[in-house]
Amino acid sequence: MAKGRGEIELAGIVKSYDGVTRAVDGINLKIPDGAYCCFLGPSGCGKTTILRMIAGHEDPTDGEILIGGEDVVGLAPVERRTAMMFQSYALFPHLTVRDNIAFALRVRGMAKAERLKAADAMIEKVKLGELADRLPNQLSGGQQQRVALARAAITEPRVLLLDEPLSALDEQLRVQMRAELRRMQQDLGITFVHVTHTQQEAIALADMVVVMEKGHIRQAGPARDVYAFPKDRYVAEFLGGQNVFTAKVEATGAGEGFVTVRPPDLQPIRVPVAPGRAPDAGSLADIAVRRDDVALLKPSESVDPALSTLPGRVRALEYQGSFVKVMLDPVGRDEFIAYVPERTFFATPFQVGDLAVAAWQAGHARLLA
Ligand SMILES: Nc1ncnc2c1ncn2[C@@H]1O[C@H](COP(=O)(O)OP(=O)(O)OP(=O)(O)O)[C@@H](O)[C@H]1O
Repeated sequence: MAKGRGEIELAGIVKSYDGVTRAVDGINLKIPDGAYCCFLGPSGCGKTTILRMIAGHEDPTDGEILIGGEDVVGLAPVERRTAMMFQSYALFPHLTVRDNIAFALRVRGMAKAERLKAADAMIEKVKLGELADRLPNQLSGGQQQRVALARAAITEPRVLLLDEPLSALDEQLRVQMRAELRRMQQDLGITFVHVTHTQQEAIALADMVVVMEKGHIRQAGPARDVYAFPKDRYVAEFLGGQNVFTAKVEATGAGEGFVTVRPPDLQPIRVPVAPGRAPDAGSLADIAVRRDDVALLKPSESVDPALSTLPGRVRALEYQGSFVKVMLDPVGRDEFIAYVPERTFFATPFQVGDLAVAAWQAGHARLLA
């Protein structure tokens, strides 16, 4: 397949259902050829609508959809060379695995011998060899998913669209199938667009994560960018793993690369800021500090001046195996949590009710938009 054929470009995409409500409200995005892209967002944010418009099951109210540089609005899915894998898998219950996989080729008029040969090659690729003669109800959920994926992939689409493909599986299988989806995407070498409301799923799978809210893109980029460098409170809270609190800007520290902010009822702390980006003194700013960047000190311990600190009482503890989740007094209205590596925690443990000092490298905090 020629390079670049699976690149997707969404330009000014709008979808309104009743002429008023905009399920999708002006989306601009380029998904590179061969990328694994995850749309992530809460229920109703427009993820499925975008997927259906790329697939060709729905037309945008406005805007252009280009696949491989070609405007595909108005073209049927077959003409776009897209394939969709649904939540329910939609396998034919009376057809064997092999016949389910070969079915799409039958619809396209391929001769029987030829399509069974293609189906067997695909069965080999997705490691379903021993199950080829079984019916769907004789398969596990994970195996059914593999058949559904093989059935979508056999038409050699340039883009494969997956709507919550893992939601029907239990937790353990979900993690296993996640790795398998990634492996299959790499084997097939085509663009995958996957819709999910699960943050772990998106960051584990995707080359590109697109975080959505109410028909808009809030942030799009590599998984690590959206997780470690969220732009705003919404993205930070949706991706998780961060403390986000509001603080008042006290001094903008011109030229020093830091601003000084004061969280409610607490001492000021320093937060790095890019040149020319300092908010006005007196304004309110949202600050993010990763939970796993926060260390807990005893109130009597001396503090390295490179650290920012917030004193607080331990409200609750949760053992998580590799770390301990320590909930401290909230900062204003926002909860404040430290993820302390379990060995570190148990070397000098804290009890609920103890006073503690949360500390982090000043340079690791982030000023959000
Ligand atoms: N056929 C339709 N007619 C009217 N409104 C619709 C239609 N399909 C979707 N919507 C509305 O558009 C919005 C976006 O829906 P969409 O299914 O794209 O969201 P989603 O992010 O995929 O949510 P979920 O995770 O629950 O599937 C919702 O408010 C939904 O009610």
